[in-house]
Amino acid sequence: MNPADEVPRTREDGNVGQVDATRKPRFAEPTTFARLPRLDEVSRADVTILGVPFDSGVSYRPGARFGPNHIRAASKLLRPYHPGLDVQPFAAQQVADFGDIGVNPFDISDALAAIQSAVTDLRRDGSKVLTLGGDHTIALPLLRALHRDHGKIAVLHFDAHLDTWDTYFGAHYTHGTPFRRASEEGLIDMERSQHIGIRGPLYSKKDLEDDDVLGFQIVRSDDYQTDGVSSIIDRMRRRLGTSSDGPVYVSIDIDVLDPAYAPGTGTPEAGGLTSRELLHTLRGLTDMNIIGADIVEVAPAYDHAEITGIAAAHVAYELLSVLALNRPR
Ligand SMILES: N=C(N)NCCCC(=O)O
Ligand SMILES: [Zn+2]
Ligand SMILES: [Zn+2]
Repeated sequence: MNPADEVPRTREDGNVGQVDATRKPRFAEPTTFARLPRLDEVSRADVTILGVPFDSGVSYRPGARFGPNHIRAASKLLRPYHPGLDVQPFAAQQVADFGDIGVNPFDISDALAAIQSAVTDLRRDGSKVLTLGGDHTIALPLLRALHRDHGKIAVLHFDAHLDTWDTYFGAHYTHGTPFRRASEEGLIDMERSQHIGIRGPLYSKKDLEDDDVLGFQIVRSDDYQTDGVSSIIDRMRRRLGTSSDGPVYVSIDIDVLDPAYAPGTGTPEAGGLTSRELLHTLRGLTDMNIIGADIVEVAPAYDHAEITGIAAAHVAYELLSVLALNRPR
């Protein structure tokens, strides 16, 4: 018997959903994101969850290589219906978990090439990919893969950090540099890209000048305090436009959240967003052509009570919900 047939799953509109938590307890294995099927248990997927356990690009605390499984473990309580957006993200589309790709922890260029090729393969049948990192270095090969099919991409980047720095110890590929490389390589739409949640000390004022030249607009974490969430959603939507304006990639560094809401990360900065602010902002992404997304920098060794893992799992749920709503009807 196929092991997939032994578990009670919800099935709606031809899509295989979660293991039914009212018939098999949540704490029973196996662990996939939100107890969804593995990719090899379904014939195709509209959205594939991909784990990238890579953290060889970090500048401070290591450990984001353990992020994917931590997020999966913290995602077991997600339920099928999103009342805020009135959508069932796992019924409206087939979501499946590929598991993790194994990438070289000792050779960053080799790892980046492997990530790009894995994502290219997974997208071949038209599936979108939601990547669980891993450190922020991985955004570069993900954007390289998407640019081949879509051309220039608006990057919506949630982070405490700009990640448009140039080099560390002479290294070009690190978690502080992916968006400078992406801009230099012509991957991003410089009129429609934006950082949200920026805060904390920089190396110099020039970091901001460079960032502007590289094509990013900045929404600061402080703006949540002074302007409020709705005004930030307005700014975000004005910058990104709607689906006819072009593709959008969403990259979410969990350290955009305040360390109170995401202690389990490698380069924490005080004064960040609440998880409520982040989840609410993501609900503003309806009517956009989101071609892919990542959630990075979850480092479980510094987490407590799954705080960071739960936040990341809910961030993924919001993204899957807006992807479901944005499907052509
Ligand atoms: N992408 C993340 N999380 N952090 C970048 C920090 C780079 C630095 O150490 O200055
Ligand atoms: Zn960051
Ligand atoms: Zn980052």
